[in-house]
Amino acid sequence: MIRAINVSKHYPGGRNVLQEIDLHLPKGQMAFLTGPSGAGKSTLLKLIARIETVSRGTLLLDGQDLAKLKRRHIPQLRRQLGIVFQDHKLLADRSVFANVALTLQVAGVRRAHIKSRVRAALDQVGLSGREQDSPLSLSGGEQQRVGIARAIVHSPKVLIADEPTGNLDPQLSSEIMDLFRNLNRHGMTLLIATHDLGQVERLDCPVYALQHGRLQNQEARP
Ligand SMILES: Nc1ncnc2c1ncn2[C@@H]1O[C@H](COP(=O)(O)OP(=O)(O)OP(=O)(O)O)[C@@H](O)[C@H]1O
Repeated sequence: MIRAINVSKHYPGGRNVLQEIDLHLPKGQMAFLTGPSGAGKSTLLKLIARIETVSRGTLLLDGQDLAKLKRRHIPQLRRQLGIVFQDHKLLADRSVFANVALTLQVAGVRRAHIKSRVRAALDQVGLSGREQDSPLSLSGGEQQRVGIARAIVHSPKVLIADEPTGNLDPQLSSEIMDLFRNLNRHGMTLLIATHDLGQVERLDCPVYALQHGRLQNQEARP
């Protein structure tokens, strides 16, 4: 589902942030991306989301070469992809419902379908009945759940998450990771960048470890 072949990335005027990355995340798998701060985790996720483009090598998402993707086809790509950020990026002046609905509105989904799909997504993350609340009235863990509902409401094939538990205590982190595990059991492919080695140990998924822009284990463990 995600395939990187000899992928390198340098930002304009900068050094190589990612070097000769080979990675294969098959459909239906959940894997972690670990590594110290600055190792290149966010950059790799940004390449997969086509927020950034590869400098060398080939990056395929569901067989599609992301470097060859025309700008006008990027929205189509993003419909296959859910993205979860550490800092939620929720709109504070809109309700929980409106935040989650936004993904579908942008994708041009008809109004009649939006309500049921937003409700289903909020139900999946355990936030039924909170539709009209303001994100500001939610705890950090609940806000992250809204971020996840927003990322899955359009039923993406692949979910990428950048430090999704970065600000959460161990109990909430476990709840969020269990939520990801559950999505994975229902067929979603997930790549999760995290510093949280306790969760990595607990969940026993394959791990891609980055160090100074290089993968330490081109074959992920286990
Ligand atoms: N837009 C950019 N322009 C230039 N350099 C950048 C840019 N974005 C990231 N970098 C550099 O690339 C390197 C990798 O950054 P990246 O954010 O991918 O690391 P990370 O592993 O996600 O770190 P963290 O765990 O702290 O989020 C860092 O040295 C960073 O300064």
